[in-house]
Amino acid sequence: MARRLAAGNWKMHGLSADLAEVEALCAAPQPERCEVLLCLPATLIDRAARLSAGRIAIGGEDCHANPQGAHTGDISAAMLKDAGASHVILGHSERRADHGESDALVAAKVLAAQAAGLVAILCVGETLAERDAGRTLEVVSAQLAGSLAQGADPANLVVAYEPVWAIGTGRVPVEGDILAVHAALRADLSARFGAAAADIPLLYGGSVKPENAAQIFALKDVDGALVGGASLKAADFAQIIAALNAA
Ligand SMILES: O=C[C@H](O)COP(=O)(O)O
Repeated sequence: MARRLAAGNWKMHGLSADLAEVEALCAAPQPERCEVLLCLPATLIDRAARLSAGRIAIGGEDCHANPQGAHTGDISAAMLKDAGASHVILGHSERRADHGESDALVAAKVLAAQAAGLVAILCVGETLAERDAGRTLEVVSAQLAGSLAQGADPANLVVAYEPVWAIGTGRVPVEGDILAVHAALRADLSARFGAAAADIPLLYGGSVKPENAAQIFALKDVDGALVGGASLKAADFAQIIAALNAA
């Protein structure tokens, strides 16, 4: 069975003062049945990792596909690792949309992250138009296949299903839709990785809040969440962590 993971994604939020939220989360009693991760802007990773001292995991939000080089403004997986990150989000729909990231680029980033010793959190998810056209499973399966190159390591992989239309909108798919997508992802991963697929955590992301977390975590093949807005405040995120721990 896959380990459970409550992952926060601060996106482009967070100044030094907001490290107080990391501190608060670290000071709270840690859950026994799930792992806690905060993926933060690169500027906060080193300080957050020192503050955490291993009580929670700290991650990055993206990395370059190359190990180093002339890529002004980019950050490598090794740099994230060096700063104290253990995970990195890759292929988030906001990266795919804002920066035109293709599946092939995301696949290269997954390999780069894993080569540097990071766990890659690979995001997939359909747009509203794709959903309305009944193409959700086709789109998500194609993204997954295209974003995993030969050599991708299932032991250092997390997959997050994030319907684009549910991100930051307060809209959440009905339970049957989440179940269907997670079952399809698990089947695709099994076809690719065999028995090792059972241990790959499958996260749901998109408007997860303290109010709906328990309902989502009760679903089969939902091993946790990738949480945006509700991870910014320790008090909110702690409620989501508690719901996962109790699921
Ligand atoms: O990575 C997190 C997702 O984009 C979800 O964001 P949200 O919880 O603010 O909807």
